[in-house]
Amino acid sequence: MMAQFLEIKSANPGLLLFYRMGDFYELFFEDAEIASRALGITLTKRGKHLGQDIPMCGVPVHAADDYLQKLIGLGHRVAVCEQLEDPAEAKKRGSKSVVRRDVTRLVTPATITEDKLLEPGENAYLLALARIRASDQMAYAFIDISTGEFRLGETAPARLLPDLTRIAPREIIVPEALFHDPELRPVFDQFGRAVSAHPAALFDSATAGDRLARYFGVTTLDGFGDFSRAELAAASGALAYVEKTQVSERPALQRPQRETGAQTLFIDPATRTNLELERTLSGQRDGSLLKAIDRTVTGAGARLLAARLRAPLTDVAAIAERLDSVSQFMADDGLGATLRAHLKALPDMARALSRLSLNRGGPRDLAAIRGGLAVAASVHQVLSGADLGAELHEARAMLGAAPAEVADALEKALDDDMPLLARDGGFVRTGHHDELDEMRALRDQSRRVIASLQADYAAETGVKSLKIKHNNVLGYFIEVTALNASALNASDDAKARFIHRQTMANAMRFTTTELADLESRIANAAGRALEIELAVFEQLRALSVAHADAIRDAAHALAVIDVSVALADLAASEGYCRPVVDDSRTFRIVGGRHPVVEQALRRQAADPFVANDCDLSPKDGADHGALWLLTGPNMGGKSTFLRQNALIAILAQTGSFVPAGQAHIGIVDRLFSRVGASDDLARGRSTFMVEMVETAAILNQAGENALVILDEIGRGTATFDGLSIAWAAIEYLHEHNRCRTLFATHFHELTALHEKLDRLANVTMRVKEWEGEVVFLHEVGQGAADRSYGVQVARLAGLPDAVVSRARQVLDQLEEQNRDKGAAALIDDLPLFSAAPAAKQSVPNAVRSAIEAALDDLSPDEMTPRAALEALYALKAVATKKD
Ligand SMILES: Nc1ncnc2c1ncn2[C@@H]1O[C@H](COP(=O)(O)OP(=O)(O)OP(=O)(O)O)[C@@H](O)[C@H]1O
Repeated sequence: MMAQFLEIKSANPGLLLFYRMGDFYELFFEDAEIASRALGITLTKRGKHLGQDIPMCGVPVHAADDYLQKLIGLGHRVAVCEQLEDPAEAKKRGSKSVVRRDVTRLVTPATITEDKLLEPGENAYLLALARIRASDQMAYAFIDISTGEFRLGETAPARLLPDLTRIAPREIIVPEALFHDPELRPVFDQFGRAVSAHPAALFDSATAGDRLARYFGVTTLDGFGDFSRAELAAASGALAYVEKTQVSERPALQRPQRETGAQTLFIDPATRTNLELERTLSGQRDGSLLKAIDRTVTGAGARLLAARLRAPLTDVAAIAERLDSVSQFMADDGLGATLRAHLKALPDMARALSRLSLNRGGPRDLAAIRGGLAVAASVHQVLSGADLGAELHEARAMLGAAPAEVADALEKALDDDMPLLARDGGFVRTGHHDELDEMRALRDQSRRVIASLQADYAAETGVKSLKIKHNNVLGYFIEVTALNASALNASDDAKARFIHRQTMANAMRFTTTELADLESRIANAAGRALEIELAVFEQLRALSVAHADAIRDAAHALAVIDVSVALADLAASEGYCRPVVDDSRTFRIVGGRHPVVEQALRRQAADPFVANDCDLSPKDGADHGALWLLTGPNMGGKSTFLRQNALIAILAQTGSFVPAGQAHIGIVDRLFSRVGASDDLARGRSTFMVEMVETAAILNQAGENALVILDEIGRGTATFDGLSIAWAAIEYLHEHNRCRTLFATHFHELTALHEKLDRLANVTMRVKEWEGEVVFLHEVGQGAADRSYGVQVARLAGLPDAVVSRARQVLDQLEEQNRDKGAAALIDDLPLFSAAPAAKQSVPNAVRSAIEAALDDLSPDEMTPRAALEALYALKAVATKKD
């Protein structure tokens, strides 16, 4: 047996092997050690290998799903190895022969389909990467096998991390060469165990087209769109992995759809994390933007909303279509409520369909499709006749195209209560299949006949306690106590009628020809009934899978409706407005709020959130947006204000209403933020280093249509270094990037910059001072703060009184010393950033004076061209000599 184990194990490297032994899956060697630690189960020993004890642990088959879930959650991949024959059959080959076993499925984080192992509102993407060296192309393809979604697109080393964080795959598979490429290593390191290397053959672009065509049963990919070689290679890698993990089954996948970077708002990874879009910095869903806005009532709706939030759009028309859908339900909330009532009953059709297509589904999955199609029909009915915008119109059309044939067949065939497994039978409705009804009647009737037979035999033999019983060894038999046995075996007549089967300590068992006949009729009827049910199951399964595309479209349409109704509900209850989104560079928010903080304050029954305006639009006649320099006290609400404006832009481009009185947003193509402090010690970066890396990314990448929010740049280092960096960054943003920018700072010296930079405006968080206390108004107003009230805030935080009063003394002295040396002077002394000479062009003073002296001696008007050339050579010689 160990030989078999080792052979299967070596064919599945990198996977934990669940080796079936009777009612247990057992793990051996290192697998056992890893699993026992991860699952908290006992590690024992079983036999020896090469003279050493073999470590072993096991999990019962009936509880395997829970254990698998835990292992997958920790990022492990598992190969499930089943017994492929009955142990009795193996015995026939000889007493020592081993039961045939093989791996029937690989369970990996992104290739699971069991409801228990999946989060209803989250996608479980598998992503494959490929690179074509010759043309320097790189592409990704990702699949959610639990829903059939399949997308691909091009990427590049610099864009890889943003793309991967956007898609957030559970598993990433890459060719060996890419895996070991030092340039990409830091990106892969961020995803840890989720990334695995695979042989290059999986990603072979030469055979990729064939693999795709074969999978989708087409002869040419022409109808799929125009894919690059790298995209094909990535798609082939993803498909090959799916085929490998599912062993013999094929999930019903959608045809691959292409994504292009230009369609979506680029959000860099740091911004994505800092803005806490899907999770907070500490990894919780509570407190994230998604959690605050998610009012969907279906799993598919929740997944769609998350996917949209992950990739807001940049296309004005597409955004308007989504907003129209929300407006529609805002205008008619009765319609939304009716639809919601239907949607609440919606099962997860896409996932049920995927399990059915993988032959892993049961009657409940068929029932889910039946239920889903019924909801589709009633939602279609509710929407019929309504005057709908483009997106909802299309959704209604998809619902109209839901396969009535499948709905009908399932409705007619399936009973109300469903067993978990098809082999348990009992899910086909009475009246659906004549022979099945007949067999069931026979089976049930025969059971009744047995009951009357028992009464007959009791009367005939005079043994009142005579019973007809059943067990798996004897089937049906008559049982009497040992004392009563003589009534059945004393006479020859009786012996001929009651055939002796078994003698027990206190009882004797008999059968009769009548009973044996009935027995075989019952067994046959039950067996035949199950056979028919399984055939019905298979036919319904095949019918559903054959209509996979239409069913999936209907499921998608319902998700779109769920999201639109949910966003309308959110907008109505939270007082959100419809943003105007266009191709300008406007950014004007009136009465904007932070969607998450606002709800949190309400929950805590604290003071209500103070709404604030923000206007970064180009000023009259200007082409480019403004830069707001925000100062104000600690705890004044600067970070909240910065984030809320970024979140409003994201929500607007997602197609949601926004927390504001009015909002007009010119499409933002890239969103950057540098907020909050965190270090990245795992990558050897201090807090300040992280801050600088992120700032560098912004200054290097932000274009004219970007939105940038920067919070306290330069605070992580010495004051003057920090101030200088912040100063230079603002000038660069204003003169070079020229994008809409919000910049919060405690360096009040920076406010002097507005004298030089015409698109820079100073704004401040207002406070009131009252009897030495500071009161935060959370209001953004024009002007600049003159102090940070840091000491007051420290006092509020509970610093000891002695420390607070000493800090006050020190502060007074420092302020006294600094009074006359304000940075305002710098404004006149320093030329503007763009005009300042670049450092590498500067010439040392000594050289400058030598050259200046030489220049003074020249009078160009009197020089011949030749003399001028000689003078030039001479000047050059001076410069190089002093270098
Ligand atoms: N507009 C607002 N209305 C009501 N409360 C607010 C508002 N903005 C912020 N707050 C409250 O003030 C707290 C502090 O806000 P925030 O962290 O934005 O201040 P900050 O100015 O960035 O502080 P620091 O400079 O210390 O980082 C928030 O946790 C929130 O509870």
